[in-house]
Amino acid sequence: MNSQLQKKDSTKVPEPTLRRLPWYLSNVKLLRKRGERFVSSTQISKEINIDASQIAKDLSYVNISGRTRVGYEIDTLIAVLEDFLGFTNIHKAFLFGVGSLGGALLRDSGLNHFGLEIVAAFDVNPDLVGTALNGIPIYHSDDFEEKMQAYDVNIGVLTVPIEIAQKITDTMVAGGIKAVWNFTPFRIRVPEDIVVQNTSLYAHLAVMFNRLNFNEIR
Ligand SMILES: NC(=O)c1ccc[n+]([C@@H]2O[C@H](COP(=O)([O-])OP(=O)(O)OC[C@H]3O[C@@H](n4cnc5c(N)ncnc54)[C@H](O)[C@@H]3O)[C@@H](O)[C@H]2O)c1
Repeated sequence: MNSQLQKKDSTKVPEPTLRRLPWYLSNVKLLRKRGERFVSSTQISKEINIDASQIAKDLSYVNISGRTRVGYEIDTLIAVLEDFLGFTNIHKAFLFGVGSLGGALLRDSGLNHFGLEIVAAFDVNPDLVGTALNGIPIYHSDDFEEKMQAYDVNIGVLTVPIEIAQKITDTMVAGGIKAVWNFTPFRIRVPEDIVVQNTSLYAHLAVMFNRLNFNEIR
């Protein structure tokens, strides 16, 4: 299969599958820590409470085959999943807005394990500019274009106040950023070829509260 076709194939993976695969990966890693060498979809299913048939279907998008009754070889499954999800390549990113959320992301070493390395951050607060957090330098936002030349970065993490979300996005895109991980509640607009991933902790919270209320009145 030529690379063009492979690329086309991998874009067909449904988003819910892509969201579940990292879950499988974390849980399979846990099983490996417990000394297991093989894992079946039924076993994963017990661990994370997702239908075994759904897991098998999700894993069918990944280039791995299981053995009847024994299941998947854990080391291979981990390696293949990490590669498929792009976690083995480190993707370099800039972060804009080193406030309470941006600061927490800079401190989170977990991002590295999932293939994201924030190499520098930008803010306008004079108390922050020129300092470093968790070894990550913080520059003034005005220096962004210059730093784009110095670092090989194509991802921008957006954790600025909502009022300037669009303005900072426009700056990032003009400077050559190709994907924006948007934590602001603002629905940013970007050209067609730019990837946007909106992430909100609060959206999950709303679901949790709703389910909690539902359980309490049952
Ligand atoms: N997605 C989520 O789950 C989630 C959770 C918390 C906060 N948020 C959102 O994240 C954003 C940041 O929230 P916070 O609580 O960290 O706010 P914050 O006020 O603590 O931090 C904002 C930071 O942005 C900086 N900033 C201001 N103008 C800037 C510019 N031009 N360039 C670069 N940096 C600039 C400020 O100096 C400050 O350090 C908000 O939009 C908030 O709504 C989202």
